[in-house]
Amino acid sequence: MYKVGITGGIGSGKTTVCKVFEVLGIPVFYADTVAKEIMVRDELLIEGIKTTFGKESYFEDGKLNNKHIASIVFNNEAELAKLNALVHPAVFRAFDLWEVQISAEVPYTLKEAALLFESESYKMVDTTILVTAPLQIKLDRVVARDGVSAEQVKARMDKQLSDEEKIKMANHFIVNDEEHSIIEQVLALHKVFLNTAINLKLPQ
Ligand SMILES: CC(C)(COP(=O)(O)OP(=O)(O)OC[C@H]1O[C@@H](n2cnc3c(N)ncnc32)[C@H](O)[C@@H]1O)[C@@H](O)C(=O)NCCC(=O)NCCS
Ligand SMILES: Nc1ncnc2c1ncn2[C@@H]1O[C@H](COP(=O)(O)OP(=O)(O)OP(=O)(O)O)[C@@H](O)[C@H]1O
Repeated sequence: MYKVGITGGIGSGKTTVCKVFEVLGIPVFYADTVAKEIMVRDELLIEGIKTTFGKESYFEDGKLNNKHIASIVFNNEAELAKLNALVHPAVFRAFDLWEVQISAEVPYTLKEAALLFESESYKMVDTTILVTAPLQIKLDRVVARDGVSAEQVKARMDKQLSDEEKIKMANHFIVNDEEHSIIEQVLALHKVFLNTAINLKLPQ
């Protein structure tokens, strides 16, 4: 199966872009969402998180205390590295399991991951898309969506590769600002991926 990775900085709109691909029938693996699911389901991982970040990492009902963990890891590089080392291998395994159950009729799949390049999971896909947007638009979107401060959003941005660095690594680009239409850009890329996937299936 032809695999496309899609990433973008916080608030760039990668999830919004993925919803358009889903409308076209393309299955999307949302790494951030799966990470959250695994973090409340995988007993070994839960123990590891409690040992590393304290029992208060979970509420009594078993829900993840996102704010507690975020307050530790987004203020300390070493602590973030510990969280990533605990969570990312489990997400990679989940992606492999997800990919094998996709029907052979599907032309290609998408893997949406905030840290596609940082976590090196781009090595698990065939090509990549980077979604970009101007800094102020990204800040405004996340502040409005999550009710957090611009400083909190900036603290997360600082923990991700810059767009300049990601532009060097990505194969395809979607600009999600106020002037460009996401739908047109998605349709153009969809055509490219369909052609590539068809060519890969043809006898050589
Ligand atoms: C720290 C946690 C609990 C904070 O939860 P919260 O609900 O506030 O944020 P959420 O998960 O929705 O992430 C929102 C955005 O934050 C950024 N972000 C999340 N995790 C990370 C990370 N490890 N490094 C840098 N940025 C990150 C991304 O842009 C992401 O899209 C959560 O983000 C988490 O468990 N992160 C570790 C898992 C992970 O690395 N996920 C991202 C890729 S799989
Ligand atoms: N083109 C757009 N026009 C208006 N609002 C948008 C646009 N693109 C995204 N948004 C809004 O901006 C917010 C952030 O978008 P989205 O959640 O898709 O970003 P993301 O890159 O997945 O963010 P994160 O890294 O935090 O998961 C959402 O509330 C979304 O509805």
